[in-house]
Amino acid sequence: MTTTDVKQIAFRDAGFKSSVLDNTRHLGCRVLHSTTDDVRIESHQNGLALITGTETWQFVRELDTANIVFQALCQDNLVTVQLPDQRIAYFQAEKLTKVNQNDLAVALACFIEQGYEHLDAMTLALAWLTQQARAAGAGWPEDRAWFPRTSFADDHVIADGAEFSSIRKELFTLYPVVDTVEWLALVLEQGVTTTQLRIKDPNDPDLKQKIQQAIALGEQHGAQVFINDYWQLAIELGAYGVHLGQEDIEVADLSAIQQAGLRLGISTHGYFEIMRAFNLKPSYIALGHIFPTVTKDMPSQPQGLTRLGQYVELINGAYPTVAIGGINAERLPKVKATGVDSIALVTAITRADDPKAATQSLLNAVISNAQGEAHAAVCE
Ligand SMILES: Cc1ncc(COP(=O)(O)OP(=O)(O)O)c(N)n1
Ligand SMILES: Cc1ncsc1CCOP(=O)(O)O
Ligand SMILES: [Mg+2]
Repeated sequence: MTTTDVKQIAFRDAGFKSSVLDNTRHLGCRVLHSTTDDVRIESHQNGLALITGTETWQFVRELDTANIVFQALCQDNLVTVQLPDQRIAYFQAEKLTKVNQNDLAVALACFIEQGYEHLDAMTLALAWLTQQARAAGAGWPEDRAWFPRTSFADDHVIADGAEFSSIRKELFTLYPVVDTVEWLALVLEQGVTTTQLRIKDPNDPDLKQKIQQAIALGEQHGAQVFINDYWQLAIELGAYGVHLGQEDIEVADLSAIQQAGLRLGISTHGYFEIMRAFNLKPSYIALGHIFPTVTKDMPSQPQGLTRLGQYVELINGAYPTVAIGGINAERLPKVKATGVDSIALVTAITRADDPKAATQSLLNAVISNAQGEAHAAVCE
């Protein structure tokens, strides 16, 4: 890291104390007393405030529903965050007895300065503080043991001890996501063992019939066919599994999906959502979008390979993982090298000059890569 990479954060209050100030260098940040920097921590009427380039965070004693900045309320080891859109997020730092507000403001500032989205920065900040409190160093937090449990208020809770049925990991290699039964048949005929039917028009008059055909094709080929979004039809028609995104899990009856024995894959886009997905004990976790994609409008930024590697490390085999977004033949080896289990893609197949040949070659690349890794591990 060169000195120009080091981010500077100021605290305005000369009496400000935090036990982690010396350790922020491990995060590429300097937090020091200054009155000039744009990104700063300052004492506020109601407590501390963190002013970043774009947002203000207030560390409050009571949440104010009329306030539209980020608010954080620390109570023992629970941090409750009220977002500008009034949603409430919880962060339970189970391995801390008490969250120190000043330390949290410093850590949060550092992770925001490193470009993390606010809820991800809060998740990382608490992991970093917990790691230090447990004398496990001040480096980048990687071990899930130090991470907080995260959730939104009103999140669906599945019954104690319940979990979603598992998938066959050896079949979770290349994961084409397609929007017609014809495409589904094509990829299955090329030997694909996990795939998804993703029809985005809920008013498609043949929706039910198409889902039924997709399920039947999956059974014929002994493949794991996931149905995107339409969880009621998937239950009714006995699908192998369902794929749901972050907004979908807020409205779906997850207990009904779990009790019907369907597998559940969940989309995630960062640390907060990954830890949130753990609450549901899903069948796999999707990580995206890795590169820019033309297939779907994404509200978040592409995650890139470094973050993908960090997420795979965090999940550490607890659930199968799949990377999605902008992956093609050229990028595939680097994506696989992060240790992610499966590669999901759309246009690398559906916009290929020869989709059958493209599927074959992507399958070979994923499988030979997996064998290469196994070989490397044996030879070490
Ligand atoms: C494997 C896989 N990963 C992510 C998605 C995206 O799901 P979601 O966020 O719900 O968006 P839509 O696909 O419903 O537009 C996916 N379908 N599959
Ligand atoms: C459905 C979805 N979810 C996140 S990225 C994406 C689309 C991926 O398509 P492509 O492989 O063409 O980038
Ligand atoms: Mg969806």
